[in-house]
Amino acid sequence: MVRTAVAFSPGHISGYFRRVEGIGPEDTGSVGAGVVISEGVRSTVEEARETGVRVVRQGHASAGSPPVEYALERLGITARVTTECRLPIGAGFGLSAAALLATLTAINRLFELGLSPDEVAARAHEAEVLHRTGLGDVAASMSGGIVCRTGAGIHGDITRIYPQEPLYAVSLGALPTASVLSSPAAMARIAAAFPDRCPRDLPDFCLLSRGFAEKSGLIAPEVRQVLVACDAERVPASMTMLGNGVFAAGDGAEQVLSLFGEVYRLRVARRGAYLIEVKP
Ligand SMILES: Nc1ncnc2c1ncn2[C@@H]1O[C@H](COP(=O)(O)OP(=O)(O)OP(=O)(O)O)[C@@H](O)[C@H]1O
Ligand SMILES: CC(C)(CO)[C@@H](O)C(=O)[O-]
Repeated sequence: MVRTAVAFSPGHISGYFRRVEGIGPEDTGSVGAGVVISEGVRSTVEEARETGVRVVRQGHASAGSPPVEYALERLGITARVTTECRLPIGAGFGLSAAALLATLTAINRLFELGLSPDEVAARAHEAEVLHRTGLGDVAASMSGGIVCRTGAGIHGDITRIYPQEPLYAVSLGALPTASVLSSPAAMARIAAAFPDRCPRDLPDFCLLSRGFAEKSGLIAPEVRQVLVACDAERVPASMTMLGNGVFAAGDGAEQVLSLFGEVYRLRVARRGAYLIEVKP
């Protein structure tokens, strides 16, 4: 009987960010604000002679995940990994970080590595930074809330607030994170657009994020169309970083976003990654 472990990690919608260059990956990352969301990635791991990662989204499977494979190799572990998610990958929902946190949480238990949650997060963060799949998502998804990160890395200063109201999002297509993080011009615009304070609540988060998105030059025409419709209905909204998508809050948000595609109704997560079960 093959032993398996299953874990879950929430995703993260980043509203605004600025890269922070450290000496190594542990103190490299970003400052900024985002929402840790109720949806994320469920990862099932089992012992295997060779590592293989199967990525399943709404019943469609693909093979391979460089950041996850890297993280296992760094641990000297081989395993069969299956990750499952509903939200679209590469669309600004922080699913690479969630996949890493969920997988490493399950691996830690299955192989009885004895890593602390911080050590699990440090491994996930390292893989994200080195693969340019994220900067601050792992730190954010270590717990829940609307997060404001004022320091880089998983030990950077972070504040969290936990509003009850839902957040809505629609995706208009992927925007590979690495393509933006690898562009000096884009990163210079992003740094110049960075707001200098933390959000007070969910509407304020949308407002600060929108100002950042407008100044960053990242808004694609199809995203602009959705934001204009939200403005017409006085719905606070901004662009999911980094993805061609829009998040919005408040009355009318779900209705206006439904004009542009499938609307994801999301809650602010109350916790970070956690183990679901170990069998047998
Ligand atoms: N659910 C998943 N399971 C396994 N690997 C994943 C998953 N989601 C993303 N990845 C890995 O991370 C890589 C980069 O993903 P990317 O960062 O573009 O998506 P994202 O994290 O959803 O978006 P963002 O970082 O902008 O929020 C993917 O090419 C894949 O290798
Ligand atoms: C770079 C980023 C927007 C990618 O999701 C996120 O990791 C962040 O906010 O640092």
